[in-house]
Amino acid sequence: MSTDARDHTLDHTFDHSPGHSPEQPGGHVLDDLLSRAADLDANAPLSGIRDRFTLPEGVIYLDGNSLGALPTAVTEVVHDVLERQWGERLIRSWNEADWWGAPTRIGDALGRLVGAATGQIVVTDSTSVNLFKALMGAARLRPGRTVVLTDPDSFPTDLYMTDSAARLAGLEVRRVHPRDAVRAIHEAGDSLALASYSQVDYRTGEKWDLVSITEAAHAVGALACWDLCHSAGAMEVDLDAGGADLAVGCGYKYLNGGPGAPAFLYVAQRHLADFDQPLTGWHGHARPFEMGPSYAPAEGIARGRVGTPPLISMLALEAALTAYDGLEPAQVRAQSLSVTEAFIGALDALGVDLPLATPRDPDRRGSQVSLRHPQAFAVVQALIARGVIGDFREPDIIRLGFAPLYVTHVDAVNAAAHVQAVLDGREYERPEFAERGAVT
Ligand SMILES: Cc1ncc(COP(=O)(O)O)c(C=O)c1O
Ligand SMILES: Nc1c(O)cccc1C(=O)C[C@H](N)C(=O)O
Repeated sequence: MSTDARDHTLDHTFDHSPGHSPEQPGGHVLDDLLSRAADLDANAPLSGIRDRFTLPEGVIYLDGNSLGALPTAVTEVVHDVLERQWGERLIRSWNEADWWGAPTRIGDALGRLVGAATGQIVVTDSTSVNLFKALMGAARLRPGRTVVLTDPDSFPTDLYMTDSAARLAGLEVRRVHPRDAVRAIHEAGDSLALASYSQVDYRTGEKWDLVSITEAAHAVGALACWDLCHSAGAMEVDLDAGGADLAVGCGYKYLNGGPGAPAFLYVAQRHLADFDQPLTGWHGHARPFEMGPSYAPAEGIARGRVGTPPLISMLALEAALTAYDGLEPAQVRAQSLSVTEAFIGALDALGVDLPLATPRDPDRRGSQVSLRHPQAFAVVQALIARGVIGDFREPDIIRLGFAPLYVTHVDAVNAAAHVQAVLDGREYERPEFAERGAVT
């Protein structure tokens, strides 16, 4: 085993070094796994990219699917934004630093990661707000149609927003699991306005086929909208090639834009001229500084804008995207699959016998691995106490995200060993791990 593999091990409570004592289960197995993982890390195309991030010592961070890690470039840029652009240049920065153009400029930069040609993505608002614009915009693009389809297991905000938009637009919401979406689309036929799905399920990490659902929607004259929160930045998305009509996603997960980073909205070029979104704020106006009394939408994707954006967060996201410089989405996906495979393989090799909520088939999973356990919340707390940060999702999910830019194969194997130790030692039974905070 290279010393590198041991350098990345954590925590005095679990000794991963070779020559383990007999009570440490899987010792030699673990040594072999770590040795192979270190080789994979040394030879991976993304080797060294982790150095573009500032990560705390002694932590294996498996929550980048909730809040991404800090890219080193962000610190310097935010400093400049605060001290020079804001502090010294003050309002002149709207022009000098092109603050005004940031939402579409950053949208174009992000487009490279999700297969969108320039001019179709705007970075703005939250995912929830952008989804609302997309839903209402879709209803207006398909007047007279009465049905919207969505996943009953969607992230809650998607359900809430869909219900509200449907009430406003006079649509019936049909909640149909993505595995049955194609059939339901055909059943709805020409009453369908929109199929609205997440590409990757936030709980199970299951990946759904953007192309087949989009094609089925088009076959009945409807549109398809995709929530990319759990796929953007972790895999190829191919919005244009896949024929997506609309998409939304957030900036703070795999894209590492930081807490509260603005989200994004994609509208396919062919719909832009008719895309009539309901939040007609002045930043989306064709001539905002005429300050006229009535609304006229801007040309192109700028019409997705609403009001003044949070510039510090916006420019932090722009800097964060430079962590992808020189990387192709296919390489990012390959690393993601390799690391998640290393984790699943290590669980198997170490004899961890927990049901996987995530498909083993790499074509069917995103960049996370979810395990089921009746005391999942306490298991996650016990892992966090060991320095392995993941999260719990209702009702019984241990959710571990493998952000491909900074989670290594060695991290994955060590994390599996910590899962094994938590379960074997029944650490999740300790009373302190039962206590829940406001954010779980
Ligand atoms: C699939 C999905 N959609 C939407 C959201 C919510 O996004 P926001 O808080 O930006 O509105 C999240 C996570 O927070 C999510 O996982
Ligand atoms: N957006 C979050 C927040 O504002 C607070 C705490 C967590 C989050 C998350 O991102 C949750 C995440 N979307 C999820 O998949 O569970």
